[in-house]
Amino acid sequence: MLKVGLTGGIGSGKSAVSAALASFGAVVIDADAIAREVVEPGTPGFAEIVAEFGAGVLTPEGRLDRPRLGELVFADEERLERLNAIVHPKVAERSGRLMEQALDSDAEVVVYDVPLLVENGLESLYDVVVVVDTPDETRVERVARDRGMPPEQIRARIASQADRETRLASADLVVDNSGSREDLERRVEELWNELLRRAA
Ligand SMILES: CC(C)(COP(=O)(O)OP(=O)(O)OC[C@H]1O[C@@H](n2cnc3c(N)ncnc32)[C@H](O)[C@@H]1O)[C@@H](O)C(=O)NCCC(=O)NCCS
Ligand SMILES: Nc1ncnc2c1ncn2[C@@H]1O[C@H](COP(=O)(O)OP(=O)(O)OP(=O)(O)O)[C@@H](O)[C@H]1O
Repeated sequence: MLKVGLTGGIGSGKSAVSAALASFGAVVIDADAIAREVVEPGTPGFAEIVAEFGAGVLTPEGRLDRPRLGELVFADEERLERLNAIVHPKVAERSGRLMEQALDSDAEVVVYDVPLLVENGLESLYDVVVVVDTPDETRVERVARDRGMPPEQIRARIASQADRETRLASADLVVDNSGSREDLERRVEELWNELLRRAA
């Protein structure tokens, strides 16, 4: 079993890469999805966030207002650190358990899709670190177009993450996603073949 850490900044194309790897047979663990689960209403994570940031970060339905919380934390490093201190240990715990389960399965490749692998110094947990590399402005355009997030907020998230050189310095393999979706499909196929070689 090959343990792969898949990372890249906001909008780099990690989800697109991990979906393609899953279609080839990889088991994929998604850190962003886990980070949402551990703050669902009724969880300790939800209670800790409301205690820390107040009821102003809730929607009228009583869920986390994620765009609002995002605006607050990506404008203020100290707030972001307080949010990370609540959410990251819970994500680490749950993803660790899912990783253990995957190791018990007969999958050849397990992929942990996580935006903050380099920022959180998680490189040594994986046999291979794959970085999805896409120019900053391309990421701003794609996320603004597909998720309707205001460009200045995308730039604020980019600014809070590792820069391109720092992330690439941790890469064992790089997937260039500056081109079309078809280009990406071909590159992920090559990546999968390389991962199978390394798994063998
Ligand atoms: C601030 C929150 C509420 C905004 O929610 P929203 O639905 O708008 O974004 P979502 O969670 O889908 O994240 C989208 C992207 O933003 C970037 N991002 C998210 N959290 C962080 C962070 N703490 N630091 C830097 N970038 C981040 C990542 O590239 C991520 O893929 C949310 O991102 C959050 O709770 N973040 C803290 C937990 C975390 O670090 N999650 C990332 C994986 S562990
Ligand atoms: N080669 C491409 N050409 C055009 N659009 C693309 C390409 N690759 C990905 N996209 C689109 O760009 C957006 C960002 O890609 P994706 O969601 O896979 O990134 P991500 O790294 O998972 O982002 P995040 O860190 O925000 O979760 C998506 O809307 C996706 O459909």
